[in-house]
Amino acid sequence: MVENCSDLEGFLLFHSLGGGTGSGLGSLILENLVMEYGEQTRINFSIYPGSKNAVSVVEPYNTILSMRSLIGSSDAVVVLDNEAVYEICQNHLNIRRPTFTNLNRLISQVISSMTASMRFNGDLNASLNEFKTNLVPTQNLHFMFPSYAPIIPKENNENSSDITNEVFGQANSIAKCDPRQGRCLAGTLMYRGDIVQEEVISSFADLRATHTFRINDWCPDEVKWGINAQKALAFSNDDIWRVAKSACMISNSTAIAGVFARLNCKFELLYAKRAYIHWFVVEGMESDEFAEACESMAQIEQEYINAGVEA
Ligand SMILES: Nc1nc2c(ncn2[C@@H]2O[C@H](COP(=O)(O)OP(=O)(O)OP(=O)(O)O)[C@@H](O)[C@H]2O)c(=O)[nH]1
Repeated sequence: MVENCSDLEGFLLFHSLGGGTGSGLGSLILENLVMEYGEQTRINFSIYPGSKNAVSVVEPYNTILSMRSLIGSSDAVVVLDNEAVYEICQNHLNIRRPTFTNLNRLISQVISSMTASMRFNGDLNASLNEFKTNLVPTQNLHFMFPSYAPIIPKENNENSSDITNEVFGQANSIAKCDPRQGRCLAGTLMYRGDIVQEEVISSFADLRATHTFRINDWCPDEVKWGINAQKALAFSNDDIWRVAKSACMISNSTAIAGVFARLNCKFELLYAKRAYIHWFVVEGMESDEFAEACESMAQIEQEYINAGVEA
């Protein structure tokens, strides 16, 4: 397939981190892509494990081990956090016990919004390269924090919504952390559908005036926004109401350190007892690899914390 491309731009990789295949094979594929096609952009859509739908006790190990290759080999990782998506399904969409199908429907809206500008004519992030260049200020800080609005349950279609305000709030975050606690290093806000440009400009000005989000101090205009006329689709059996306008924010926010702290904590609880390590060693892993993965994870968490400190 790659050989048949006339102008290959890059690769989008979809995987979860909690299981063996998504984390192990996913990392292997990513590392092989670096060797074979190092020049091309690699963007990962990675599902981070949540506590409510964990399928294995070793999910914290699988996640931290694969983070090492995501840090070293991916150009940008979109963090899709099952912990956050599960809560959104419960709290916004009134689904008492969300299934993977419910989670995936919401996640697919985020991915679809993100790739809309590559699939339909629009004015922002028309290529993977632009996406990477705009959002990644320094090499390691390439973990993207998505949020989406509106998230209106199907049975409540009268609900009106200020999508610009919502997309900056914690309740609509697809990663379990509070964007207002962090600093936005770079961001892309992608609107879809029937959007009035003047409304966006005035909502944005309000947000800035009320300091709803904090931007970095070296490039304060770093949130780019664009409109794509193609509105988001929803299927007849979808959980979200089909809307005329929506917004998806992909930000490189230092708040993501909160997700890493949660994962680190789970890893360390198991690793302190060296619990379940023998299952990995039997498969050929060295026990040193755990310590190294733990170290690079702590390092990336700290890098994000440092980036959030005011100059
Ligand atoms: N959002 C979402 N998460 C999923 C889905 N399926 C699995 N997960 C999560 O992904 C992680 C790994 O799930 P697995 O299905 O075991 O992953 P795998 O990569 O196939 O790994 P092995 O089964 O160990 O080979 C867990 O944290 C699950 O909760 C899905 O359809 N949607």
